[in-house]
Amino acid sequence: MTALSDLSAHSAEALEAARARVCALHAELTRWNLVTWTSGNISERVPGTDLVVIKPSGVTYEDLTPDSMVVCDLRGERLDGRHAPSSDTDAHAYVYRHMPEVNAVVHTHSTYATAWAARSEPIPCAITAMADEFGDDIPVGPFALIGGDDIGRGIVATLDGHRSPAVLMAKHGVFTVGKDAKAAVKAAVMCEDVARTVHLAREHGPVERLPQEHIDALYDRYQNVYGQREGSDT
Ligand SMILES: O=C(CO)[C@@H](O)[C@@H](O)COP(=O)(O)O
Repeated sequence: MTALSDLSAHSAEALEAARARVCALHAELTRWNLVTWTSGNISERVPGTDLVVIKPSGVTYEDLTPDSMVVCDLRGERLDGRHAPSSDTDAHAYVYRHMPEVNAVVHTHSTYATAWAARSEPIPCAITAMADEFGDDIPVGPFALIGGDDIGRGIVATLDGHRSPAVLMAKHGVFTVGKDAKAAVKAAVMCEDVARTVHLAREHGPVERLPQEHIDALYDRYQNVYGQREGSDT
C-alpha cells in the first residue's frame, strides 16, 4: 500500500494533478445535466500508485476544490482529506482492484439512462454513436444496495470482458469506467445522449439493433481510426 508520506516527488505531483483533474471534471457532470444536487461522483486512480482520488460525500459541486477531494487506498480506506469520501467509495475501490485496466469511475443518475435502469432494460445498440463508443448494447447490472462493495461487484461482473464502458445498475443509475477520468466522464455524457435518443425513437415504434457486423466495423473505426492519431500531422 502507498502511504502518502512515502510518495516520491513524482507521485506526489501525480496526486496533486489528479485532485485538480477530478475536482474540475465534476463541473462537467452539472454542465451536461447528468446529476441533481449531489447525486453523482467521479474518482481516478493516481498514476503509478495504489491511491484513488474521489469526491467527498454530499458536498455540493460548486463547493468542491482540489483540496477537498478525498484520497483513499484501493480498499476504500481514507488516507487523506477532511471530508468523508463518497458513499460509493467501496464500489469504486472494488472496480480498481478487479479491473486493473480501469483508471477512473463515474457515477450519475442522468435522467434518460436512469429511466432505462429503472426498467432494468439494456439500451439496444441501434445507432452509430452507440456502436462507436459502447460497441454493443449498454448492459444492465444487478440491483445492489448503496454503501458496500456490492455495486462494485455488479459493475465488474457486468463490464469485465464487455466493450461497453457504461453499465446501468438496476433501479439505480449509471456507472462508467475509463482509462482516465475524462474518458469515463465522456462515456457518462454519451450514455445519457444515446439513452435519450433511443428512448425518443421508441416512442414512434420498434427500434432495431444494428447488425453485429456494422456494430463491429463502427466500433473499430471510432476506437482505432477516428480523430487525431498519435504521430499524425493532420
Ligand atoms: O447513488 C447515490 C444515492 O442514490 C449516491 O451515489 C449519490 O447520492 C452520491 O453520493 P455521494 O455524495 O458521492 O456520497
